[in-house]
Amino acid sequence: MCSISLYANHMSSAALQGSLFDAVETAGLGPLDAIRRTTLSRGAWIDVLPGWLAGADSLFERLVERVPWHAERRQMYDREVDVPRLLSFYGEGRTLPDPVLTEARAALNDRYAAELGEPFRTAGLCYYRDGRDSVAWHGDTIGRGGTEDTMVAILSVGAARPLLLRPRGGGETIRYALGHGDLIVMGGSCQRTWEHAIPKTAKPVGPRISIQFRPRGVR
Ligand SMILES: O=C(O)CCC(=O)C(=O)O
Ligand SMILES: [Fe+2]
Repeated sequence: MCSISLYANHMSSAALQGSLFDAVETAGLGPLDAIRRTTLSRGAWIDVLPGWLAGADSLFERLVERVPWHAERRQMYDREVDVPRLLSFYGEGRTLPDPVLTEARAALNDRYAAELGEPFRTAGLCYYRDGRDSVAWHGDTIGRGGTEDTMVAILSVGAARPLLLRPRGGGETIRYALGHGDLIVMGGSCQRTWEHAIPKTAKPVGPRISIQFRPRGVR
């Protein structure tokens, strides 16, 4: 993004359009071979691939426009509170809001379906508008994730926000700053023996969207 606006000072509009065209053309998913696995305690693991999707900031812009975002409320003791992020869920069989997400899911299935024993089918999208948006400590324990090993693959676009992970019941917290096309796959027992969170921050941060691919029934 920055390099394009720098160029703009020195280029004709035709040349600029050309470079923008190139930037769009070269956007896309890289190979998954470079993904690296970190083994956590208690049978949990994470696979991380920074910059899996090139041109992720343009996907961010498209998702902001195209996705039917909605705010949710939830019961917290005796009052209803806002869920601090916007959400959209694409259930099984629903066309994803961008073809690159369909490609991403297919690539993840090529790599993981055998190990996972089933394909990733759904996509949950979260939109963190600023540092006040967050997700509290939790595991995705609805469905298979609560009782057996599963996987949740998360592609992040827009500004990086730290995803924290810690063992349930206490232990050292690990942290990955995820944005701009980064991929993390939480696997093994990660959903039931560890928890994850995107904490609030008072620092000025740009908006981030995460796309979580999950197998049937897992939430
Ligand atoms: O935004 C993220 O990276 C995490 C979202 C998450 O944990 C969830 O929706 O279950
Ligand atoms: Fe989660």
